[in-house]
Amino acid sequence: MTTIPTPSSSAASSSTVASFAASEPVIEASGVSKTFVVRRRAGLLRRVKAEVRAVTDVSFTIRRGEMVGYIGPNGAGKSTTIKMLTGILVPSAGTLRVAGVEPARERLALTRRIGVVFGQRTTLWWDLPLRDSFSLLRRIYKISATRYRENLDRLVDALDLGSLLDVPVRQLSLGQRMRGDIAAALLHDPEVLYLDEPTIGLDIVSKTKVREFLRALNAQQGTTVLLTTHDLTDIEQLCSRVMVIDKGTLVYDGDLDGLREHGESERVLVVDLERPLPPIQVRGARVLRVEGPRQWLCFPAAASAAPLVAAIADRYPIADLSIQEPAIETVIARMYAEGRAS
Ligand SMILES: Nc1ncnc2c1ncn2[C@@H]1O[C@H](COP(=O)(O)OP(=O)(O)OP(=O)(O)O)[C@@H](O)[C@H]1O
Repeated sequence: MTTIPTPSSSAASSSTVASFAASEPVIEASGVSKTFVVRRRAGLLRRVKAEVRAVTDVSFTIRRGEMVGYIGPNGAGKSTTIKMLTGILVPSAGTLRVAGVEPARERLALTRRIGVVFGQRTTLWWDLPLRDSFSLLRRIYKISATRYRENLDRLVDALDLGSLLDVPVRQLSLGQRMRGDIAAALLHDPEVLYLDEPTIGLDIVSKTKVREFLRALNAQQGTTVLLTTHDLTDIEQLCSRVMVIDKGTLVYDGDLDGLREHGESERVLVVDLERPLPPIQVRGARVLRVEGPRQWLCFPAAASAAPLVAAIADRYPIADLSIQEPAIETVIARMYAEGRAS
């Protein structure tokens, strides 16, 4: 597996988060595996036992205040990992610690320290107004009256829920329900927030609101966030660190720039010449397109642009230059397609 900058140094690229990121590990996974035993049909009546290795030997450390994206193709093992981190599933091998406790063993103690949001289903009571769902959660989590009032006011304000508090959950739109679910997960001030596809199905305005809220939560409260998503804009806008899991194995852990290099993608150098000229010929790059005096050259993402620019400037009359980074979607799609492991 690639180990690019340490988690805390990558998180430090966001200045607000940096003050929290220097602190202690809050999620620790060491050699964690999960194998499911399933019964498969073998002929008309016969069923045989088979093993599904959902997660294999996964290790990582997440420090307090980090916001980490956990991505991978369908069936890669993301939900299984999150379920082990919440204590719903017991690992087949390895050890896990979250906020100082072992999730599967001390599930109740852990519940008070973590918040969980599943984009695909609500944890709210379908027939109750939001206000009543929140108040039930207050009793479940034994939140003191003062703390509850403070947190509710803050969350209602930040998530724009004021006009929705008396609406039954079943009448809320997907975006409104998601904001309600996020508030519900945070009423008890959890140290760690797991978000499983928090922006799935939301329109662009709702996605933006959710992302802005999460960014502020992480920066102001120092809440540690682990986020799984198929929407890479979530990752680009929120996470300074990304972990990629494929076929149950962690194949990358580092920052987004490193991921681009790991994906061996290419960057594009856009050169504006002083006048139209034949395609530029230079070592380490090839011309993709020529349009009047503008030429597009691609070169490996991992390579430095400086020698390339110097070589071109030496032989061609340059008016302007810019570099286009590869779209992260392209990099990830390539990694998934190639099953690129360490
Ligand atoms: N309870 C279960 N019993 C048997 N196999 C399971 C069970 N839960 C998950 N799996 C299998 O484990 C593997 C990992 O599944 P998991 O749900 O963790 O993937 P995922 O990365 O969350 O996928 P998605 O992006 O589609 O949600 C898959 O092959 C899945 O079929």
